[in-house]
This record gives sequence, C-alpha cells and structure tokens, in this order.
Amino acid sequence: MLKIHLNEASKRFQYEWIFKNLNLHLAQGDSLAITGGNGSGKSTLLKCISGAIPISSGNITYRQSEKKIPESDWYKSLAISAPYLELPEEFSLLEVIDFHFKFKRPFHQIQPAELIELLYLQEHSSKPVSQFSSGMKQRLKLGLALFSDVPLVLLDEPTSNLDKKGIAWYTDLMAKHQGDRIVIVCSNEPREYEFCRQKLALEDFK
Ligand SMILES: Nc1ncnc2c1ncn2[C@@H]1O[C@H](COP(=O)(O)OP(=O)(O)OP(=O)(O)O)[C@@H](O)[C@H]1O
Repeated sequence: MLKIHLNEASKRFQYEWIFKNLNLHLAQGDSLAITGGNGSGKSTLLKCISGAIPISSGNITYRQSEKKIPESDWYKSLAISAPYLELPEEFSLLEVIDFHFKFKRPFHQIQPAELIELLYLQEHSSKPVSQFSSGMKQRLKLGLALFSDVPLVLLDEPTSNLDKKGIAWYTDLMAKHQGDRIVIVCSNEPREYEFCRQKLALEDFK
C-alpha cells in the first residue's frame, strides 16, 4: 500500500510563491484533482509530487507498507502523462509500447495488441509516432501511463487534443481502470476530473 504525505510543502521560483503550506495525505484508491487557472502552479505541484523538481520547504514522503521510499526511487512507483513529456517520435506504435514495457510492467499483464485496441489505434501499429495526430499521441500517452503497473498515476491535462469521442473514451477508461491506485489529475476542465473524490484548488494555497 503506497501512501504519500505532503507536510507544509511550499514551492517558489525566485520571488514567486507557487504554493505555500500544503498538507496532503494520499493512499491507494484515492483520486485527487488539482485545479486552478493557467499559471496557477498545477504542473509545478505535480512535478514536485513526482520528485522531478524539489520543493522549497516542507517535505514530501512516499511510504510503501509504512517503509519510507527514498526520493531517488519514487519514479519506480509512478507513471505520468503530460503535455511537456515527449514520445519517441521515430518509433512505430508497437516499438513505443515495447520500449515502454521494458521499464514498467504492464498493468494486469495487458498485451501490446490489447492495448492498441483499447487506444483504438489498430490501424496504426507500424506507423511512426511522428505521423500521429495530436489526439492519437494523447491517447497513447494516457494509455502508457494508465496501463503501467504502478500504484501512482499522474495525469496533466489528460483530455487536451481529444475530440468528443476521445473525451468519452478517457472518462470510460478512468472508470474502468483506476483500480486500487492513486490517480492525480491536473486540470481546469471539470469533465477531466469528475471521477476524482478529492479536490485541491491551488488558489487556496497562495
Ligand atoms: N522552471 C521555472 N522557473 C521559473 N518559473 C517557473 C518555472 N516553471 C514554472 N514557473 C512559473 O510557475 C507558475 C506556475 O506554472 P505551472 O506551469 O505550474 O502552471 P499551471 O497551473 O500548470 O498552468 P497551465 O494551466 O497553463 O498549464 C507560472 O508563473 C510559471 O511561469
């Protein structure tokens, strides 16, 4: 059972405070929406939670069965989908999936062909990702994050570039495959985080 605690966590860039004195407890099964307008600090908070960038004061801890996980190992517990994370464009869809699953175990032993079907990308298995539309890339990013066998799934702007069908697909996917994991969604679109049981509005932590 993974548990994440933020204790009086604060972050600033130079003289700009992004969030201050944030306390948060998350355990497997929880779903959290981080909300706020453009530039409010959603992506920054997500990066701090993932360990990609440091906080300025306070602390963040990950515990697995009450045993503290060193910060250098946090990445093993999580998968992330975000607009600023790139896919290897020169790889074909099948190659991207094979490559990804060299590092993360597939969730519920999902096979590449099943995943491709779930992402409704069957027609594009051998196409290089550089030739994918932005919506196809977004479905792939979401699929890789959600179908990694990790207890923490981080989604930044999950429905950006998705059309109506894509948004319905995302909503259905989250309802079926969250499982017993922690899911954090950064968003200012209510439809992206309707399923989240906890909400954190960054405006409250300035
Ligand atoms: N590396 C950095 N150095 C300095 N300032 C930064 C850095 N990264 C982000 N910021 C600033 O932090 C603030 C929050 O940015 P962030 O990207 O976290 O917001 P956001 O809520 O995710 O925005 P959006 O909804 O537009 O994606 C912004 O003012 C941004 O300019």
